[in-house]
Amino acid sequence: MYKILCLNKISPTGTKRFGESYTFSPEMKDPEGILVRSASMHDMDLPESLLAIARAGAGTNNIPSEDCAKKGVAVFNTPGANANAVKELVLCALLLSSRKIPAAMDWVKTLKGQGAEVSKLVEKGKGQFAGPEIQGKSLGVVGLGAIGILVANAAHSLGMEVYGYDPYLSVDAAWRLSRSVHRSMSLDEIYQSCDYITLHLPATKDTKGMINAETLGKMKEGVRLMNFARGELVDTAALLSALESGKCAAYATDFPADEMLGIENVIPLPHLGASTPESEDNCAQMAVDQIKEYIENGNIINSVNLPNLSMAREPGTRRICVIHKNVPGAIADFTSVCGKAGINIENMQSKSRGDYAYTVLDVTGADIAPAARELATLEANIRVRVID
Ligand SMILES: NC(=O)c1ccc[n+]([C@@H]2O[C@H](COP(=O)([O-])OP(=O)(O)OC[C@H]3O[C@@H](n4cnc5c(N)ncnc54)[C@H](O)[C@@H]3O)[C@@H](O)[C@H]2O)c1
Ligand SMILES: O=C(O)[C@H](O)COP(=O)(O)O
Repeated sequence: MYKILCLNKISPTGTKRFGESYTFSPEMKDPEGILVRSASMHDMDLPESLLAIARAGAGTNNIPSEDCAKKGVAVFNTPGANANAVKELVLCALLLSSRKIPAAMDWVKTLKGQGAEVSKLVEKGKGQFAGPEIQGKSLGVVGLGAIGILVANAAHSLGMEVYGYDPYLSVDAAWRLSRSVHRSMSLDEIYQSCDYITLHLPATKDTKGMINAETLGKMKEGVRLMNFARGELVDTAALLSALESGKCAAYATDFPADEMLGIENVIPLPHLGASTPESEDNCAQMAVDQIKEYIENGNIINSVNLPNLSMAREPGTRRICVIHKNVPGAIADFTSVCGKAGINIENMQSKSRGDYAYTVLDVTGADIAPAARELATLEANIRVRVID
């Protein structure tokens, strides 16, 4: 029986795919797998038993992925599975930030009890909430991945002039992007030319604090900012001062800092981007399928810390999976150990990613346990696993 620790509530549409060979629970000793959404794992002791962590969602900054790779623990996410949910909320935020809708709603509720006067008071007071249309305005989309592309395409179809910036734009992403979206070659171009800016990139050491006094200074007067990516991207003090001076007309975010709450022109949401039944189901299904595929067959799909590698099982073979350092001679060592032990390699694949590599060997022949033990002693090898 495989044991899965669930650190967050995961949609049953996903967990029911585990079947009878798995048990899962929020409390689990010595799990082979962990399912997680946004719970922080940085201070957690990872058990020796752990083979894989699956993030039911996109951002993995709550997981110590590099440390996991060093320990031979695969980390997966579910690319694109919640992108439509976030796109819809960002479109909502564009309109909320433009037309002063939250403030207008709060104000109109204060008229409760004024009876027949309400309609007159509404007409008299509405002028304070006038705000621009988005049609014909420019939108800068920073990060053209699963979400950024959907937002860019949808905003274009709503009549916005869309500029996108992503220095690592993949060929696949470029195909999915509307040809009407202008490609900006620098962030400064976005900052200087856009009425609205929306962030759709991960929080990393390079992107933390990218919205700061200097970059806000480059933006247009009255810019409206959307941050549905991560709070760490924005320097709170600099943003508050831009809101106070009017440089920034509105800030809509899924990741409000304490200091932002109650500030006029901040539209704070409680990290709702992926909270739709559709996206929770999608993410859970992908996460469960990927962790099962790794536990049962050693195939790596959508990993963020190890190379992706999928190899069909060769009938009548046993599988040796090795996570190892990406160094010369590693594969020669595997073939030599197998050869000496009388093990025949029927099929094999190896892939590398940065400092790490992953090799899968489907083998027949002598008892493979002693060879697997010998492989585990080799300096380059981080984790060796035999799957029957
Ligand atoms: N609010 C929510 O509930 C919610 C939901 C999903 C994702 N997110 C956040 O949104 C982020 C994006 O999600 P996604 O699914 O589109 O991920 P993704 O991996 O598909 O796209 C991220 C894109 O950012 C680009 N990028 C990386 N560094 C960049 C940089 N310095 N400048 C410009 N672009 C850069 C990448 O090339 C990639 O195309 C996630 O990392 C996560 O933090 C939030
Ligand atoms: O990165 C993500 O996928 C989002 O931030 C969603 O997080 P959640 O699964 O905790 O809602």
